[in-house]
Amino acid sequence: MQQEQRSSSDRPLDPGCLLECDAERSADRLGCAVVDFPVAVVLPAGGCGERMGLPTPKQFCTILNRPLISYTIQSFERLSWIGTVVVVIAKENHDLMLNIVQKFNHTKVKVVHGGTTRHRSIFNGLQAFSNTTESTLPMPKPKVVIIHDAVRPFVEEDLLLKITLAAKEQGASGAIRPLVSTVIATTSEGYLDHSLERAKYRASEMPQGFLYDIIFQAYQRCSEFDFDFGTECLHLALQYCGTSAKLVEGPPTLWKVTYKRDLAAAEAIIKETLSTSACIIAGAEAEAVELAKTLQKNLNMMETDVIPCGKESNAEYLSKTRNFIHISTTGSNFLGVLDMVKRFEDTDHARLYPVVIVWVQLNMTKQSADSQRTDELTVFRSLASEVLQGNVLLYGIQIDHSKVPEQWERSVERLTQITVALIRDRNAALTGQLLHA
Ligand SMILES: Nc1ccn([C@@H]2O[C@H](COP(=O)(O)OP(=O)(O)OP(=O)(O)O)[C@@H](O)[C@H]2O)c(=O)n1
Ligand SMILES: O=C(CO)[C@H](O)[C@H](O)COP(=O)(O)O
Repeated sequence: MQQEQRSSSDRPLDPGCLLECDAERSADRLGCAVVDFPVAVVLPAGGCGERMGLPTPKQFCTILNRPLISYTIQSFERLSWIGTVVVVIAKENHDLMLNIVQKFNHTKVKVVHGGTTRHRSIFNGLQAFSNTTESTLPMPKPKVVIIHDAVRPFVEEDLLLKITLAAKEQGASGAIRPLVSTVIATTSEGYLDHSLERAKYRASEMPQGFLYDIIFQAYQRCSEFDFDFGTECLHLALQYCGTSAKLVEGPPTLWKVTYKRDLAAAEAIIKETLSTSACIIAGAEAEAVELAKTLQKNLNMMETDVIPCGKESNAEYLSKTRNFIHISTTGSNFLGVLDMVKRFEDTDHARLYPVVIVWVQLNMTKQSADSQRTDELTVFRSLASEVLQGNVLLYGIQIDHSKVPEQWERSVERLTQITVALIRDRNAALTGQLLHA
């Protein structure tokens, strides 16, 4: 997927939904201050993903061990000013969806069954706010409802705020993007009829926001043809309620996962976002501290902190990053790493995103005997496979200390490259390997 060139200062938080950082928490506080009315979300997820061509509907395809739909849900759920998130799914996926809600601890989700088309699914979702069944009470009707395709996982809070506030003021609002291709009309024989002036048109994307009463009424009034062939909620609000939507330009990451290549693009975006920072933990030995500082200098494309061993369990560092580089000179002593893994289990830190730990073993003496290295590898592998169950990716890199400056520099350069590759790729198949820099 193409990324726009931007300077770091105006770079959007895309995909901002991924990591809850300090900036996001303050944006959320801002959201709470300005959104003083009830807001709910409907996520249509009842399609079968025909264009994806996979047996599993695309919303349930996994990226880094987590279904796509869970990323989308989390984009909304993390915002305190957003209430219920209604997820509309096909009846046969009910249990699958409940398992996802439970496994990823989605606390605001209400599951509703969909219809044969997207519009029918959305209307079912909206009706959940007014329907009473024998077993459930109706949910309180929101002032504004945001409608968002479940297969658009990256939604930033600032856009959601703009859409929500514009919907409250105007009755309807929607995200748009510039067209990447010109739209043309064809004749029935397959020839060019005419083309549209591209600069005048925009691609309609999601999220879209509505005063609940307006979109509900629009669906009540629309035709069977609209239900079966319509693709635009904003159009229904205009045609059936006379409400003209305020349009808001969104970032490129709003695109809809539609084809197989889009899954790869979504995975690349998530991995890129997870790789922007790291915490380097150095043992007490001077050589370990020196190596940590050199590594920090080399990893200039990431935001890094160097901290002494023992501090890595601090909530401050845990919440900042999903990447830890643990440097020790003490042979097969995994104590620091074990302590960190324990902390991840206690804090649920790795539930949503895999955490990477690169254990760097700095060899100060000549190579140990073959039998000792085999023992080390066995222990390391079994620890790595154990922690993998908890979504922690544990890799090892050995580096021999050298007093020859050029040799040492080359080794540290290799260490840097391997570390970056492991963090960026987050490849589960390479966990438990003791690589050599
Ligand atoms: N009967 C339907 C059809 C679609 N959707 C949802 O609407 C969103 C956007 O639709 P689209 O990308 O077209 O999804 P699919 O219909 O699944 O894909 P395809 O058209 O390739 O079959 C998706 O989250 C999809 O699950 C829905 O809730 N109910
Ligand atoms: O982007 C849209 C905004 O209204 C589409 O209408 C919506 O995503 C529908 O998807 P599809 O055409 O795949 O059913």
